[in-house]
Amino acid sequence: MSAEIIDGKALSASFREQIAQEVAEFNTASQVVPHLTAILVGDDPASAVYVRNKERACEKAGIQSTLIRLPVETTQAELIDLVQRLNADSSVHGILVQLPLPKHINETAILDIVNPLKDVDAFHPENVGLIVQGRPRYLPCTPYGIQQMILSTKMETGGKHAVILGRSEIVGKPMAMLLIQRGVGADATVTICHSRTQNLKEIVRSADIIIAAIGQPEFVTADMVKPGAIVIDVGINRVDGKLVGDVAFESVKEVASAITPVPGGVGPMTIAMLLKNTLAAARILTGNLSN
Ligand SMILES: NC(=O)C1=CN([C@@H]2O[C@H](COP(=O)(O)OP(=O)(O)OC[C@H]3O[C@@H](n4cnc5c(N)ncnc54)[C@H](OP(=O)(O)O)[C@@H]3O)[C@@H](O)[C@H]2O)C=CC1
Ligand SMILES: Nc1nc(=O)c2c([nH]1)NC[C@@H]1CN(c3ccc(C(=O)N[C@@H](CCC(=O)O)C(=O)O)cc3)C=[N+]21
Repeated sequence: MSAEIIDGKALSASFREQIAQEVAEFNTASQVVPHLTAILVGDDPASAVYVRNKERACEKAGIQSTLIRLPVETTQAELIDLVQRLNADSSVHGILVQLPLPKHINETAILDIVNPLKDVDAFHPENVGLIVQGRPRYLPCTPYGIQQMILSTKMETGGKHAVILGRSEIVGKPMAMLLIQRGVGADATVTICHSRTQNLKEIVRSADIIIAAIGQPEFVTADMVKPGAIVIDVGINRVDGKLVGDVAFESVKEVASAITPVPGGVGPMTIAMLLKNTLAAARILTGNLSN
């Protein structure tokens, strides 16, 4: 039997519709338009896809979006100066620094100076700490979107074995944190695999939920998937001009009970959660918490 295809595009659209309504209500009550500013240094291909799609999504949801494109030669000092200006600009509620940054810039040095209240990616150590302690201010967009996709399958996550491939600060690590929290869509037993993991295939084969975020095209194959598992594909790889994920979709969908496609899966959900966080930031920064 073929797996349920989790339609990230449709799920994202329904979230965005709800967010647009909340943005309109917030605007009526406060006269404030939520405003997201993204900074893109250089031309990372996955970031290019992201900025294009999120600009459109912001516009449709009534959120103002500004993209600051900087050349790859931008210095760390210039970037620090820009972030400080955005921190001080009360018309900006969300600041998103596109990753990866060019090699000559220390990512941590930049992410650490973003005002934590404007940190809609939830990368600042204060926000990461709040997540780890189970009292998040903002939830990290990609893991948050993935949790919503898993919830949409109605599969019980409590007590299930979730195996995450990849230990990045943006996906792997925060995903593990969300899945081990107490509560709905969580309470899982989590294993994180990375490039030093031994017996990776065996570990993945024991998973009820597989989350692939390694950036290796079609790495997860059908022989690594337990029949009935849920498979979430985070990978955005460009192969011969086409987007492919980290999962061999065609064969894995014959074994899994539910699977996310690429494109049309996790990517659109990341954007919906970013909009949600931008509205939350505007509420927090303007003190309009009730609308
Ligand atoms: N759809 C979306 O919304 C998003 C998609 N992405 C995509 O997800 C993918 C992962 O990105 P990101 O989370 O930033 O991770 P990174 O690219 O920063 O890191 C990759 C991780 O995968 C591990 N890894 C790489 N190769 C292997 C392997 N063969 N076996 C086991 N582990 C391996 C690495 O291990 P080690 O630490 O040991 O090096 C590392 O932890 C990319 O394709 C990216 O474009 C990312 C963010 C959002
Ligand atoms: N600070 C930061 N935060 C991020 O969340 C972040 C980042 N940097 N750097 C790059 C990665 C990658 N990422 C994507 C999000 C959505 C799509 C997306 O919309 N994908 C569509 C693509 C459709 C298409 O246009 O072909 C889809 O999968 O259907 C892709 C990639 C976020 N990232």
